[in-house]
Formats: sequence, C-alpha cells, structure tokens
Amino acid sequence: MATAATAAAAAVPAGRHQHQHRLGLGLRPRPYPHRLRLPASVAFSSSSVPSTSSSSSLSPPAEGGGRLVAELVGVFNELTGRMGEGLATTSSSRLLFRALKLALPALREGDGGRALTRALAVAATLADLQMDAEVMSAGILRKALDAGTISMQDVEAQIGTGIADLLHESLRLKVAPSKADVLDDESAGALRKFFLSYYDIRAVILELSLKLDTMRHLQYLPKHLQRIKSLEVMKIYAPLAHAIGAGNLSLELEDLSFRYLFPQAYDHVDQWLRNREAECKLLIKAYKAQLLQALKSDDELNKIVKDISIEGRYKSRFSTMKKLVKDGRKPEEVNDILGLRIILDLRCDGGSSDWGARACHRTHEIIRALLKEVPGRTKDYVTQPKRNGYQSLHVAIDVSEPGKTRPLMEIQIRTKEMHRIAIGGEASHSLYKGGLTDPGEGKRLKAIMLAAAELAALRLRDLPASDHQGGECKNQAFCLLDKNGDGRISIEELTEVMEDLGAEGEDAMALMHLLDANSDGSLSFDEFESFQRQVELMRSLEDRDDQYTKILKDKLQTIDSAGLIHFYRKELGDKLLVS
Ligand SMILES: Nc1nc2c(ncn2[C@@H]2O[C@H](COP(=O)(O)OP(=O)(O)OP(=O)(O)O)[C@@H](O)[C@H]2O)c(=O)[nH]1
Ligand SMILES: Nc1ncnc2c1ncn2[C@@H]1O[C@H](COP(=O)(O)OP(=O)(O)OP(=O)(O)O)[C@@H](O)[C@H]1O
Ligand SMILES: [Ca+2]
Ligand SMILES: [Ca+2]
Repeated sequence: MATAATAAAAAVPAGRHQHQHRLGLGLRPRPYPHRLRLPASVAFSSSSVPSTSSSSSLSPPAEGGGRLVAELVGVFNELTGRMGEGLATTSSSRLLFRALKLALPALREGDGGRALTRALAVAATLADLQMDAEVMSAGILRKALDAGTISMQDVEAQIGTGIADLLHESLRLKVAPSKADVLDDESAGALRKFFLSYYDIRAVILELSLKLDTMRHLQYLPKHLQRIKSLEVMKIYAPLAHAIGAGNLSLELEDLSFRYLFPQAYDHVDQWLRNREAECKLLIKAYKAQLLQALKSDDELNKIVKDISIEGRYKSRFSTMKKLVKDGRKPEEVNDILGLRIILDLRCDGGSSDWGARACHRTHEIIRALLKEVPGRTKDYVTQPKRNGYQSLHVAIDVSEPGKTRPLMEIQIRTKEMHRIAIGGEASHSLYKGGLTDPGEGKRLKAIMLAAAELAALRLRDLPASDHQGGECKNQAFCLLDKNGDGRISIEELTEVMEDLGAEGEDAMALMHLLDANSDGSLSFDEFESFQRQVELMRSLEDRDDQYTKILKDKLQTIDSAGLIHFYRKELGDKLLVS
C-alpha cells in the first residue's frame, strides 16, 4: 500500500495545489472560481474566421463593438454553463443576459480594470453554491453599484424589482457589522443571529460571496482596513458560512483572514502545510483508491453494504492552526492533516440497528489488516455515540516510511445515515463549526432557505416566456440576441445590443460584415456559432497563457529558493569549467 502511494507521491511537482469544493446543501464540487476567464483580447483576425465571404479580406472590426459582443457572449456562456443542473432555464438566462448587458459597460473601466473580472468571479462563486440567476445577477450588479457606475433606479427600471429587493437587503447587511463591536463575543453572536433571521437568506449568501471577493483582494487596501475586515470575517462571516453549510467558502474565508490577522503564525503554518501539500494530496488519492478496492472486494462487508464512497481532504491552514494553539501540539502531532471519510451505504437501512455498527467494525478490521493504526488514538463513537447523536469510528493511521516521516492520516468510518446526521442533523457540522448552539436553529435555517429558493423559482417562472415560439432554444445566446425570434440576427438586433453595451452603432455594421459569411445582411445560426467558437478559442488561449505564467512563476520560485548561484553551478558549471 505505502509503496504504491509513495510512487504516486514522487510524481508530483512541488508547490502546485488544487482546491476542492466540498459543500453542504448538496452543492456540487467545483474548482475555486478565483479568476473567471475574460475574452478581453478577442481579436477578429479575418484569417481565423471560418468564412468564405468577401468579408475575410476586410480589416478586423473596431476593437470596441465586436469585442464587447464577444465579451457578452463569452461571459454569458461561461456563467450559464456553470449554473447548477436545471437552474439555467430560459427565463433565468434572459435575466442574467439583461443584468450582464447593464453591468458590463459599467464595470469595464472600474477598479483598474479588475472590476469586471471580480464581478464575474462573484457570480461564479454563487453559481457553484447552486444559487439561482437572480442571486448571480444581483452579485454582478452589486459590484457595479459599489463602483458607483449604475444606480438602484437603473436596476429597478431595467432588471426588475425582485433583484432590486435582493440588492436592498444585501446593502443593509453590508453596513450591519459597523454597528456592532465584533471583538465582543456576545455582540458578534447576536450579529450572526441577526443575519440568520433574514427572510431571504440568499442576501446573506450574496454577502458572503462578496466578502470572499473582498478578502481575495485585500492587498489593495490600507493595513488598518485589512485588519478590520479580517476580524469581521473571522467573527461573523466565516462562522456564518459554516452555519449555512457552505463549507469550502468558510474555509477560504478563515484562511484569508488568518493570513492578515496573524501574518507570522500564518506563514509558519502555511509553509509547513505547503511543503507537504502536493505529496499528501497524492497520498490521499492513492489511499482512497486502494482502500475502496479492498473494501469493495470484501465478501463479508458486501453482505451488509451495497455501496461505498470515500471522501478525502487536506486540512486547511486555519483549522490546523486552531489545533496547534488548542493544546500546544506540534503540527506533526495533529492527527487529521490528511483525512479520509468512508461512507457505507447499507443494504438494509432502518433494519436491525446493529447492521451499521457491524459494517463500520468490519471496515475497521479491513483497514487494520492493511494499514498501520496508531494505538490509543481510535475513537468509537459508533458504539458510544456523542451526546448530540454524532456517530462515527475514527482511526489514526501512520503513513510514514523508513526515513520519511509524514503527518498522520485520520480515517472516519460511518454509514450513510450517520453521515446524514453529521452533515445536516442535530450533530451537524454547521452547528459543530458554525457556533450555533440550538439544534432547532439549523433546521429553521434550512427551511427558510428552501422557502426562499422556491419563491425565486416561482418568480423566475413568472417572467414572460421567450419570444421564441415553438419549442426548445438550441443556443441561448443566439436566441437572446435574435429578439424577434425569426431565426436570424438582424443588423437592427445587433445594433441594439451594441448600444446597450455602450458601443457605437457603426461597430455593429463592421461586426456584421465580418461574421455574415454569405453576405445576406444578417447572421444565421451557423454564422453565429462559428463566431462563438472563435470566442471560445480565444478564451482557452488566455487560459493557457495563465497556466504558462503560473508554471513559469513556480519555476522561478524554485530557482529562488535553491539560490541563483546554486542553480547556475548545477546547470552551467560544466560548460563554464570547459571555457
Ligand atoms: N459533524 C460533527 N463532526 C464531529 C463531531 N465531533 C467530532 N466530529 C468530527 O470528528 C473529528 C474528530 O473528532 P474527535 O475524534 O472527537 O477528536 P478531537 O477530540 O477533535 O481530537 P483531536 O483531533 O485530537 O483534536 C472532528 O475533527 C470532526 O471532523 C460532531 O459532533 N459533529
Ligand atoms: N477525516 C476526514 N475525511 C474527510 N473529510 C473530513 C475529515 N475530517 C473533516 N473533514 C471535512 O473537512 C472539512 C474541513 O474540516 P476541518 O478539518 O477544518 O474540521 P473538522 O475536522 O471537522 O473539525 P476539527 O477542527 O475539530 O478537526 C469539513 O467539511 C469536514 O467535514
Ligand atoms: Ca478533524
Ligand atoms: Ca431576428
């Protein structure tokens, strides 16, 4: 076991990390939407437009107009693609499209060119939290409101009162912390309760996503503001994110505020974890795969269990730091730096109550036979549940090898039902971590949230249906641009969207020329799709550029840490000697 894991670990380049989304509320795992791609530099080189028309000999259309439409289409496709299953309905897409049309021109210039990227990252965070189009649109518009480039009246007139209400709520939440003493535990607790009593909890989730955006860009603020904002996040927003079950959001919020509040301690923990991160993540993956195989091929376990899943995680900076200060442990004594969680789906749930215990204990036996269990560290909350009803069997595993000491790995073993209670029930993780003390509060919160989501679904259903009669729309962006639904984008329709985006009407003519392959004066579905393919291509090139920049940066860091002279000697020493 350890050998396979080690081989896998050896193959990792150091210093590359990947974050994983593991959220409550049944949220889908996604990579962090830290930076959303923007087709900022879409250049319409005539040679790359698949075209047979005479327009291929024209010079590219003005940077302005064509670029704006490309940006709108690219961003729209990216965000709708990111939305949860069933959430990107026609009315949702129309709403998002309208919000983008209003916000894009307003955001383009702001915040040293970063405003748009930041607004889109907020929307992406919300999409990953399975929020609907209203909340995503509100996220984008809030950034434009904050930048002072649009007004609430614009939102009410052009988008609707549903979103304006949501924005009003989020603005009220924004000022709340300034009215309380967040250093005082009691006022901080009261403030968290105030947030959670909101009838539209989506405003809270919107506020949390905006906070994450602020925290990711804190380096641009003066030092004293960095501290105040970090403190608010630590005392109010991170626990709130735990309380609503947005696990990964809370972990990132905690880690960022930890970094600004205690820079030295952060550096210490960060370096320790970073040095081991790549190898440990590979180990987690390797142990997970091999354990799954061993468990699935055990006949005795198979008699009681119909399915098995395993989740893995590497501990966050802040969570590790808390363990270190709790009882003065060293990092190597923290027993859950690496974590695996085995979830057993019983063949007969609700049957004989000792099936669950049997499945967990059999799993424990299999693990013992395979791995090195650390004596005296096992906790059997299956046989003896905690007072809040939490059940799980925890073992600590030594994954070190001769000459290679590694942090410990915790394996939690539980049935699906035990997991349900640990995630959403009375022993819920949100209560355990979110500072809520009353179990009923968790339930109430969930009910409020579901009700808010249902209301939003109703409102979105009430939006007038698309102009497109008769059935499915194959390409949402095309259908939204083809306003009269005649299956073609006319010059009038293109001019209208350009003007909405703040470009000149003539730019529409130039873009039409370029994309209208058969020169019939309008854009067919196929012509639009080839435009879209070009937009996608440019976006993926920009992504690649980002990747290359990152690799280069990593490489330069390696050189730095090894010392430039050392690098020179190693790489060039021989040649220098010869000459
Ligand atoms: N959801 C939930 N998880 C819990 C609860 N109690 C423990 N856990 C999980 O189980 C892990 C280990 O808990 P314990 O075995 O009690 O360990 P501990 O007392 O925290 O000990 P150390 O890990 O040594 O600090 C925790 O880190 C949580 O992941 C609970 O009441 N609810
Ligand atoms: N052994 C594990 N395997 C997989 N996931 C885990 C494991 N332990 C915790 N998690 C999950 O990882 C996320 C972060 O948890 P974190 O390690 O910060 O705290 P914790 O282990 O739950 O609590 P504590 O701070 O008491 O250790 C949570 O979603 C938690 O459910
Ligand atoms: Ca833990
Ligand atoms: Ca049309």
